[in-house]
Amino acid sequence: MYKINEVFETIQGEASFTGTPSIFLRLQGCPVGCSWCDTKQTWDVDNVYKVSLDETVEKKADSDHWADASAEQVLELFKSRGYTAKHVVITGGEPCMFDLNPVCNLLHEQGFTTQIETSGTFEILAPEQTWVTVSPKINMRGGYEVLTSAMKRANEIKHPVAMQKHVEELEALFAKTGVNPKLVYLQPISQKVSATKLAIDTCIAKNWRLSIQVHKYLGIS
Ligand SMILES: C[S@@+](CC[C@H](N)C(=O)[O-])C[C@H]1O[C@@H](n2cnc3c(N)ncnc32)[C@H](O)[C@@H]1O
Ligand SMILES: Nc1nc2[nH]cc(C(=O)O)c2c(=O)[nH]1
Ligand code: SF4
Ligand SMILES: [Mg+2]
Repeated sequence: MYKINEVFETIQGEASFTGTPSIFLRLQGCPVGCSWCDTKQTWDVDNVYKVSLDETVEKKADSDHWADASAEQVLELFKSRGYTAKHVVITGGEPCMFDLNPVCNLLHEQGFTTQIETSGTFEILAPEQTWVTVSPKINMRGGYEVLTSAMKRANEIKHPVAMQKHVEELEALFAKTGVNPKLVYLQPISQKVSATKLAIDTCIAKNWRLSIQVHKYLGIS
């Protein structure tokens, strides 16, 4: 069973798939604790806040309410809601706290493509075809070995930045792991003007890419 915080259909607003119609599956639970995290409502799993799967779709605002669902129930939900997007983004919270093979395999059989957004602090359990976005949480839970294998598995790296030290930490991580990713995105933290300037200047200097959170500028989910 997966713990589902919310399900919604929108446009992917970050990194390589920006602009792609997507169904978002946000899973509940994350122990990493990034100070600037924009989804803190997903951190705790409190049984008092367990609701029905339909309620997770009908949410009007962010909340820490969540529902249990199997891979089959997730697929049924997509069908019953009449979603038309064929790309599914599994995020959180930290989705890699769960074995994502069952849900990704089922979705692939049904003609969907899948993508995971992960911090690289848990082992990634997902099929080969799944696009993996690693937003490496350096010096956080999980340790060096887990983070290194996540970096190797990643199809793209997406690193939130606000200060020069965040750029330096990322470069140190590449050097330490020996991973030289083809796609590196910098994502300004919380649309701050100074963070955006830092990200633009660094992307130009290093030939990396800029990921702004398009959905936040548009005021959509
Ligand atoms: C909320 S996280 C959930 C998935 C997973 N826990 C992770 O960190 O990748 C989704 C993405 O949003 C990024 N993010 C979170 N808060 C942000 C913020 N305030 N500004 C920019 N990016 C943020 C994360 O680094 C990650 O790339
Ligand atoms: N539109 C949209 N794109 C996103 N890309 C990553 C998101 C996330 O919260 O993981 C996100 C999100 O919450 N909304
Ligand atoms: S790992 Fe992801 S969900 Fe967890 S606190 Fe950090 S940004 Fe938020
Ligand atoms: Mg988000």
